[in-house]
Amino acid sequence: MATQLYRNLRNPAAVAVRGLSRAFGPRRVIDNLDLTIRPGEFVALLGASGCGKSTLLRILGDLDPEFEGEVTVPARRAIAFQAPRLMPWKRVWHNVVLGLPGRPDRRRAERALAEVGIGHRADVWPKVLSGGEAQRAALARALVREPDLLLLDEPFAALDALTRIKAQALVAELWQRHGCAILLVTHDVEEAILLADRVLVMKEGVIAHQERIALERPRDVADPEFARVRGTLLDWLGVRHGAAH
Ligand SMILES: Nc1ncnc2c1ncn2[C@@H]1O[C@H](COP(=O)(O)OP(=O)(O)OP(=O)(O)O)[C@@H](O)[C@H]1O
Repeated sequence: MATQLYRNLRNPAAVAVRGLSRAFGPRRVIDNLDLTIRPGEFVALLGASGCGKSTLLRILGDLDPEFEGEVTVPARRAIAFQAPRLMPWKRVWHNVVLGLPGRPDRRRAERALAEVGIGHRADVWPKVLSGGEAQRAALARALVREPDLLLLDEPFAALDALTRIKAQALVAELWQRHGCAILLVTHDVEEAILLADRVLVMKEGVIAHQERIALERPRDVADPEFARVRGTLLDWLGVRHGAAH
């Protein structure tokens, strides 16, 4: 019989998933999937649209209890989505600490906002923020929880190219400073190779392929090894040229 288990362990893995399945009606979107992520590891998850990446992330974020299998995640985890999902009736600083126990801690929010480069936006309403700033606020809201596991669901997808590059650099920096494990869902193969220790390709409900990225950081897209890994991943995604959209 299938088991549903959330255990909150710090070690030895940040994430341990065994025999995970999730169906919507007759369709098994996740089908007996196994996955381990080490503490502090940066993992990127690629896969065709609709293959179940967000479904997996939602289960790991405790947002979907309707699964079968065994899921072990750290007690402290945070999730950020493509849309920043800020509450329009709370000022930016208040959004950052919303849901934390105790009185809203403005100083704590300001520290987190300063860390993502928008300390000066603490007092404005969310609607005033640019897309890049709103996404930074969402990152601050995740980081203020001091997560051992940060789940990122296409956080840069709606950003213009330049803002996106800056946001990627910020995430790389925050990851190095905080040392949390990250699972990043992205459609962008280059983004995955630039940022991650390991890139997974999800297909037919399982992790069909993985590449360990041995390149030193910061990474160079012109490096022949980068090109080789990109080619292999595009093959797994069924895309030989261009982006994996
Ligand atoms: N609550 C739900 N009810 C019914 N079907 C769902 C539900 N959530 C997801 N699905 C279906 O499960 C499949 C996987 O969805 P999911 O959002 O996980 O894919 P994805 O890989 O994240 O896609 P994308 O890259 O386009 O965001 C899709 O076919 C989707 O329609």
